[in-house]
Amino acid sequence: MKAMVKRRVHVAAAAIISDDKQKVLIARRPSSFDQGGLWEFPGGKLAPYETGLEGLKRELHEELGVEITRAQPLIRVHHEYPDKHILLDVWQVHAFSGEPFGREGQAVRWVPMEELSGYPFPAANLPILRAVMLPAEYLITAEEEDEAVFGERLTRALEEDGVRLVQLRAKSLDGEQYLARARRALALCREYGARLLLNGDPALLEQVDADGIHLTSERLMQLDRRPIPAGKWLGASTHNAEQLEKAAALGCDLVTLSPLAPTPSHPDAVLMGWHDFQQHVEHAGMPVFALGGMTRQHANRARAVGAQGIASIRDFWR
Ligand SMILES: Nc1nc2c([nH]c(=O)n2[C@@H]2O[C@H](COP(=O)(O)OP(=O)(O)OP(=O)(O)O)[C@@H](O)[C@H]2O)c(=O)[nH]1
Ligand SMILES: [Mg+2]
Repeated sequence: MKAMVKRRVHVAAAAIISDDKQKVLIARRPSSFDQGGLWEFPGGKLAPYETGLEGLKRELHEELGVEITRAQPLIRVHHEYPDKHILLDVWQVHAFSGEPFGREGQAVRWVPMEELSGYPFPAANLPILRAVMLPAEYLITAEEEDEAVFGERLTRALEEDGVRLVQLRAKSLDGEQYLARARRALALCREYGARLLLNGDPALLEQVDADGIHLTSERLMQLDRRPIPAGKWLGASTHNAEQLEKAAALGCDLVTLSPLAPTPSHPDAVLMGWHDFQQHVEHAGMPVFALGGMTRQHANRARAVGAQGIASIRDFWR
């Protein structure tokens, strides 16, 4: 049988963030449309010769009556629908003028981030929902012998840097010590509304009710199904296409991809470079954090090549 060539559709869509950064604007597709009744991020198909941002500006004007004044790439998602291949080019809109309303008769609603998963979206939207809910910075804790110093440094990062996603990485602690530190870290993260992922065995969640698990690439490759429930966040460390594919197959919610640049913790690693990084991210289908020598100064660069943001030990641990 001759393989059918699917239609390719390039769609620009917006996650419009409220001024207080707590809510995002979604719209319901009119029931007469393809995927009618489902919620979506406003946007639509690009016209020939339009860039993503040009198309997005036009669509938001047509659909909502607003003009974008500040936007940043958030995530690109390729998805195979039965009849078409779709590229969703999603932008985070931080500022706009005008008061959004459904110019095409569609319902429009500001929704608190934590309620987003209660709305039915098209199948392609899962990675977008994750990206919208995650911050652009991922703190990985340093090896730290002293519990008090650990607490001070984590508190400083939460308070002064506004970190909202933390991975507790502590290879030098044994089981009981790790659990004690995890409980302390969780209490601090809760105080600041930050999420905590434990780097270790997924069974750790039975002892500490953290927000999720971050898998080492080694642990990732040994698994054949998602080890934690859907309500928890699953992260993984990746370094190549094979590991990224595995992470996607397991339903990971986010990954780090490294190493971009040399670091004291991994001095001999073979570096990836931004070009390879971008190629990997394009088809990852998950939020990807750039890791390895990254600081917040690299954040815009990382976003420009499709990443969620940067992950770092050094930049946050002082
Ligand atoms: N805007 C938008 N489209 C999405 C999302 N998720 C998703 O799968 N899609 C799909 O992407 C395509 C977007 O097309 P659209 O109907 O919005 O296009 P449009 O605004 O240009 O209108 P048109 O129907 O007149 O061409 C649809 O097939 C839709 O199902 C999303 O979150 N936002
Ligand atoms: Mg549309």
